[in-house]
Formats: sequence, structure tokens, C-alpha cells
Amino acid sequence: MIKVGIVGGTGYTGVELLRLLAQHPQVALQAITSRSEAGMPVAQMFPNLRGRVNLTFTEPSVDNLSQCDVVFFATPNGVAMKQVPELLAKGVKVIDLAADFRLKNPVDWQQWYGMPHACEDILAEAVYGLPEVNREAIKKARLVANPGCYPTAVQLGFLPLLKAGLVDANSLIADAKSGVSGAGRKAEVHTLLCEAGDSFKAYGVAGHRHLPEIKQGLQHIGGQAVGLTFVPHLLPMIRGIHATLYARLTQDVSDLQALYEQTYANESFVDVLPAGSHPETRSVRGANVCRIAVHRPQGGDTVVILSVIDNLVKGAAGQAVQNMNIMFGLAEDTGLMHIALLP
Ligand SMILES: NC(=O)C1=CN([C@@H]2O[C@H](COP(=O)(O)OP(=O)(O)OC[C@H]3O[C@@H](n4cnc5c(N)ncnc54)[C@H](OP(=O)(O)O)[C@@H]3O)[C@@H](O)[C@H]2O)C=CC1
Ligand SMILES: CC(=O)N[C@@H](CCC(=O)OP(=O)(O)O)C(=O)O
Repeated sequence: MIKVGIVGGTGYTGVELLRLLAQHPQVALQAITSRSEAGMPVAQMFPNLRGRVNLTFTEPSVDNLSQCDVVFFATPNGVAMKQVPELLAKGVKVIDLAADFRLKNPVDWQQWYGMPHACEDILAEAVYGLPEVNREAIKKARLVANPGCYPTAVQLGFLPLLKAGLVDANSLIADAKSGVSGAGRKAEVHTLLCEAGDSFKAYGVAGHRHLPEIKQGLQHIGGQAVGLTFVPHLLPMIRGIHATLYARLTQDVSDLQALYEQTYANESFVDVLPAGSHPETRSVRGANVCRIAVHRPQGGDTVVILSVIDNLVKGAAGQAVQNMNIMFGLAEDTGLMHIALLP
């Protein structure tokens, strides 16, 4: 059994990790931390876990966490980078759900996250945990940077077009919408029901911190510089991301549908829908899957890709468990075959 610790077990991605890992056949949950709830039984805070998780929240301490084979950080940006060097030195593998190890250039990190990086040497060895792109490197990694939620939906959507070099990489557009759980569980005015409900707005148009992450990933996939306009929106729903992606074809292609189906033919967690489909966020709610539809309206030169994920699953905790499975040599879908919840 893999001994697992979670730092930040009271947040939305933390409790989603607990839900998935409590059902994982090869995992023994060892330590779940929270500074504010230390001493409280996990199932008292989250009744959905009653009878399945018998641990109590503890203060985060390296002594406790170093008993684990792998530690997931489900903490705000800037927390993991201060603790990861010590855990790695003690032989513990780490999967960080925050952004601390996603951007390869520490100057970019400082610019977008407003703090200096605490361990640049370790940043260099971190592997970006998008399995559909980096599976071989993830197998050998000690430290995986789990991708952001928007970056997962956007990169998987554009990947086949960029890999095949069929579109103008300088004029990509990603118009993305997220449910409110994407903002986390901490109390903030803009996520109150009366602020976010019955309304719809864009935000971060001038520059969202996922922009450099998405550009870095797309540049790696396509092997060339990328120009991207990324506009996130807040939707009055709890879970889900819907990304509508636009790209201009630079050459004629007879069958984009076949390109997408072939690219993802061997991927368990990317589902290319039949031609003409319009994926819904509820078709992935609670499931570790990205569903994609390919459109070429009126046969013109603009390709429109629709990509949906659950931000807490394929956009966070599910992808993190997928990465753990790869790092520990398990079948990639172990404990991850949940069907989405309808309605
Ligand atoms: N929500 C989403 O859809 C996604 C989130 N992410 C990323 O995952 C991470 C967690 O997100 P989310 O679950 O939404 O966040 P939440 O705000 O819901 O939870 C944060 C958790 O971290 C703990 N925590 C806060 N500060 C510290 C600290 N200094 N040291 C140790 N623990 C701390 C909190 O508990 P306590 O204060 O009691 O210690 C809490 O359990 C973030 O980096 C987020 O950007 C990534 C993809 C998607
Ligand atoms: C709706 C909402 O607020 N979403 C968050 C992004 C999700 C997130 O948690 O960011 P990381 O993936 O980088 O960890 C935001 O825009 O800040």
C-alpha cells in the first residue's frame, strides 16, 4: 500500500483528494493536515467520509509527513515550496496542486505570483504533471507540479492542432468559464451566493496567472512560440470548467475529427465526442475526464474546440491521483473510474 499524506485537507481540492483516495485500492491514508482544524476528526467536518476516513486533522509537521511515501500539497500558492526540499531529502515524493513548481522560469514565478521562489534548484527538476504530454518524465519524478484547472482544459483542447502544426500559433484564443469552487473554500466576498449567483462576468482580462502556464505548456507541445488571448469567466455554478477555444487553420485539413480521435485513442481520461457534439460540464462532474468536441463552423478556416472538465477532478485532485498512479507504477486508472454525476 502507498502511504499518503495531504497538506491542506480542509480545502476543496483537499476534500476531493480524500474522496478519491479513500476509494483507492492501493492507498493507506496516513496524515491529513489543517492548521485551523487540528484535533478534529476528518469525518466530523466532512460527513460524506464517515466510516471511510478515520483520521483526525493534525498540524502540518515534517516529522509526521516524512512517514509517508507521497505527500499531496493542496495549499495556497507559496506554501509547498518552503517544505518540499526537506520532504524530498527524506525520500518522500511530492505532488503539488498549487502553482509553486509549474513555471520553469523563476522570474516568471516572481512576476505572476508576487514572491521570490524559495527553491530554484528544485524547481528545475519538477515535472509538469499533464500525463497526456509528460507521462514518461512523470514515471521517474520525485516532484510533480500538478497543472492548474484552466491550463488543463485549454492545453488538452489545443494539443492535437499544435502537435500537428495545423494552426497559426500566434493567434490562439481561449474563452474559459469556471464554477465558483475554482476559487477555493476560503471566505471571500466575490464567492458569496449573492455576489456570484444569478450573474456572469469575465475577470483577469489584462492578465491572469494561468496565462504564462498555458503559454509555457502550449509552447512545449507545439515546439514554437505561442500568442494566446486567455479570458476567464466566473459562472454561477459550483463545479466545472467549459473552455471554448479558437484557432485559425494555416493549411487545409480533411478530417479534424479523425485527428482528435487518433491523438487521444490511447488516453483513458480524454474523451473525444462524436462530430457535432456540445459537451456539458455536468457530463464530467465528479469524474477524472476531459470531454472534447471539434467544430469547423461553415467549413471556414476557424476551428472551434469545446473542452470541459471538473475543475476539482481532472483540473486538480483526480489528475493528482493519476500522477501518483504513474509515479508508483500502478495502472493509470486505478481508483479513478468514477462516472460523472447526473443530473
Ligand atoms: N479549487 C480548484 O478548483 C483548484 C485549486 N487548485 C490549487 O490547489 C490549491 C488548493 O486549492 P483549494 O483546495 O481550492 O484551496 P482552499 O482555500 O479551499 O484550501 C486551502 C487549504 O490549505 C490549508 N492551508 C492554508 N494555508 C496554509 C499554510 N500556510 N500551511 C499549511 N496549510 C495551509 C487550509 O487549511 P488550514 O488553513 O486550516 O491549514 C486549507 O485546508 C491552491 O493552490 C489552488 O490554487 C488547483 C486547481 C484547481
Ligand atoms: C474561479 C476561480 O477563481 N478560479 C481560480 C483559478 C483556479 C485555481 O485554483 O488556480 P490554480 O489552478 O493556479 O491553482 C482563479 O481564477 O484564481
